[in-house]
Amino acid sequence: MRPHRAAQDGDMSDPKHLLPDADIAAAGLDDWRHADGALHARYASGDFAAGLELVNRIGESAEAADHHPDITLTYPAVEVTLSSHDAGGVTARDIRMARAISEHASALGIAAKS
Ligand SMILES: C[C@H](O)[C@H](O)[C@H]1CNC2=NC(N)=NC(=O)C2=N1
Repeated sequence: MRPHRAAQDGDMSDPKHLLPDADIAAAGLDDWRHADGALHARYASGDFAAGLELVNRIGESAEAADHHPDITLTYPAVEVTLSSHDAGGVTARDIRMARAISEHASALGIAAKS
């Protein structure tokens, strides 16, 4: 019989485990909102070149993690959506990638807008 904690830890670290809403809310992802089984953020990059730089940095992290967001790049903004396609919702992989994306935006001085 596995101790409860190990089982719980196993679930929390399982990359395919769908996270309950409460865990997503508790992750402290200030730039992001949880809706329709995914995480969403909109970054006000201000112009296309700045947005492209953010997209390039996101791309590097996504390739390194083999976990890829959906990205819309426009002149004023970058919109990002994260979900784990193989699990059909939000997992720990999405939380980790959201944090990495927020760090890239912060490093570039790009604020999130609702
Ligand atoms: C074969 C490749 O490892 C898988 O398709 C990866 C690629 N990137 C991915 N990205 C996301 N968001 N979800 C996935 O399930 C996923 N799977």
